Amino acid sequence: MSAIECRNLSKYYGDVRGIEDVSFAVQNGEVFGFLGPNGAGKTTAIRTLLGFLSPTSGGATLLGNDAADPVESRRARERTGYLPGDPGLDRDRTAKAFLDHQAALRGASSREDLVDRFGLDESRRIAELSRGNRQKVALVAAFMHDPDLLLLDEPTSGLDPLLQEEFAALVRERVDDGASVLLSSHVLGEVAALCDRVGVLREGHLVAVESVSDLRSRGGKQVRVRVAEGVDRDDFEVRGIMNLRVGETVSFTWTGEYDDLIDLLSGYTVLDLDVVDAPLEEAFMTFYDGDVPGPTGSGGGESSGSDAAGSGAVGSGGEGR
Ligand SMILES: Nc1ncnc2c1ncn2[C@@H]1O[C@H](COP(=O)(O)OP(=O)(O)OP(=O)(O)O)[C@@H](O)[C@H]1O
Repeated sequence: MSAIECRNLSKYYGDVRGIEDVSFAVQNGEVFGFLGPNGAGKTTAIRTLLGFLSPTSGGATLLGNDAADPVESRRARERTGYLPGDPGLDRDRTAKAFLDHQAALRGASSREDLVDRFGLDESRRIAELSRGNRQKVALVAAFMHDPDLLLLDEPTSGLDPLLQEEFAALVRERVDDGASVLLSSHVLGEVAALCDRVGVLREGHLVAVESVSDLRSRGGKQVRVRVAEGVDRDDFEVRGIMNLRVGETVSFTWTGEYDDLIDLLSGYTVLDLDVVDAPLEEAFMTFYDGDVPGPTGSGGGESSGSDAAGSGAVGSGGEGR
């Protein structure tokens, strides 16, 4: 049994499409990332899976429970940690009062450890907390009952880099202990660092599901080479080479086999050679070029995420909401 199974799930808000015909599964012990720009449908998908929104069509199970059945959905939620994208915490309560309430509902075996780990001052009123500190409260609430499944909507939004690292370590520990995770992000680096597979959402459609390692290998290698002789550009205008720049050094993205690259360079005296993984953004951007692909694609949509290559974020939203 998968931790999450989602079959042809659609959710419309009246005439407005939230998600359409989304199918995927999250395996037990897997970290699956939803990646997409603002408005792609990440939050809609997560809230529909949790039973907070009723699907327009299709269905889903969480830990074997039908998401559209109120009793089964509640049963699934007891074993699930949910971090909302925009935690609607009661601003007049202290963090302690909020966490006490959550603890009474679902338990809190790891609360003390998490409060220490994230350096949370529970005595403060939520209204007085900074955005990052509010996010810490929501994180403690999502993880403190040691859930089997975690649904995390933009979990590191508002956290500083050190706490982002702490969060990543926590996710890995929980997965080692057998938990499964679905997280959403529009920050590619976060998804690449944490997830086994990534589902790319665009305009409500799941346009691709790929393992992060496949995505990396599809991105090719970035090659920089310095040779003794003058370079004939034509030598490098060959299949497998993209983004060719010829100057004092020759640099390009190589998507072919290593042996062919070695053949290509064998006509020169190589003085210096540097081969590294191409940035993941390059492979990723192929999902955002052109129309929405696939049988359910609406086509003709605007191309989102045009700044992703530069910022590591998808779409114009940057790192926050
Ligand atoms: N309550 C709502 N009523 C009407 N339309 C909605 C509602 N919530 C979301 N939508 C629409 O559904 C689509 C998907 O939105 P959703 O919030 O799921 O995207 P998202 O990927 O989570 O975006 P973000 O990264 O900005 O949080 C958008 O077009 C949005 O305007």
